[in-house]
Amino acid sequence: MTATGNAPALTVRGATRRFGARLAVDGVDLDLHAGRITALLGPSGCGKSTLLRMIAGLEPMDGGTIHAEGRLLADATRATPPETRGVGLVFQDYALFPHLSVADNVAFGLKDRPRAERRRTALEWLDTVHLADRADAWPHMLSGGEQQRVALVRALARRPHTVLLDEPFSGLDRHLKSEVRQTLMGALRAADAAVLMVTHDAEEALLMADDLALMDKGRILQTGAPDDAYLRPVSPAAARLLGETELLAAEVRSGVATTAFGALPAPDAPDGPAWAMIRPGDVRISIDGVPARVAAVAFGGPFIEIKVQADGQTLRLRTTDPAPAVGEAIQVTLAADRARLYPRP
Ligand SMILES: Nc1ncnc2c1ncn2[C@@H]1O[C@H](COP(=O)(O)OP(=O)(O)OP(=O)(O)O)[C@@H](O)[C@H]1O
Repeated sequence: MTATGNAPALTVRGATRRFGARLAVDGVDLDLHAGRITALLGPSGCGKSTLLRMIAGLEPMDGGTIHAEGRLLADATRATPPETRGVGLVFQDYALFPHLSVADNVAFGLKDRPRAERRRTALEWLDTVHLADRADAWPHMLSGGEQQRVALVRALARRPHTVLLDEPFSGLDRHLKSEVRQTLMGALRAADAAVLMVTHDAEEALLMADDLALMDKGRILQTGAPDDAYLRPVSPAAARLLGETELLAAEVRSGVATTAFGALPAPDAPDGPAWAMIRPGDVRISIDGVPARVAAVAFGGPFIEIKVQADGQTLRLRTTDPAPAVGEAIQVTLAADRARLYPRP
């Protein structure tokens, strides 16, 4: 069962924040649910951190409201202090206290409990991220991935209803990322908190999120399940946030969109100009496709990227097949079920 039918743990409505003339966050609505990870994905400067800071209580609101568990946390005139919001924030740079041991870092937020219980609780939390044996180490003795795990359980130990993670894996190298990601997700699921994770990494967002929120220029473009957002983006801008895209000029007539690289079914599109969006991995080299000429070939590791031209237009495709030569005549087919059409003004 998913929690989507239940009341959200935290609700943001119309959140707005201005810096001078710049609208950094522009009327954002967002629901976070207990036990679910929401990824907030957007390019650098789109307002992700500002929104996170508003939810945490580190940034005032110029408009809108934030509610959690039935109480108002903030609006344009009132703001509950960060420490009484029940919201945990894990910073990009971990921000562990350097003069406290690992266990004391985790126990820091449990000041109201007896000393022995604080220690026991800290060890239990450290165990969930496989670090109980490092309890008495100093933060600087830990690797980046280990520090990140400590920072997470330090936040979770206070039992917040909502946990905010700001680019939690940005400081880690590639091979560590997937390992730390697995461990973090295990601990987050065990905590049953509502989680909002800020990232500009589409793959990370798709892999980790139960719910996805796509943000650009201070606004939420789309929310929903990761596969739905990937397969049915609401606009070319939303599509681009989730991976490489190609936009082809198309002409729609009687339910068929014609492009330089083939026709696509367009049962719901009005007649006239349109954009056809397709991802490079959804274009195939075929024997019965549209004739095209190879303009460039690049080695991309797991795939080869090929630029093809037809009718004066260029299209990138990605294949794992042997690469054709530059200048060669080939045929290509668009995966019609993966293409999307958008109005072209
Ligand atoms: N304290 C501030 N004063 C003035 N402008 C600010 C301030 N904080 C953020 N901004 C501006 O608001 C916009 C949104 O910034 P924000 O840090 O929220 O973006 P972001 O999506 O988190 O970016 P990144 O992924 O690079 O961290 C940016 O244009 C930024 O320059």
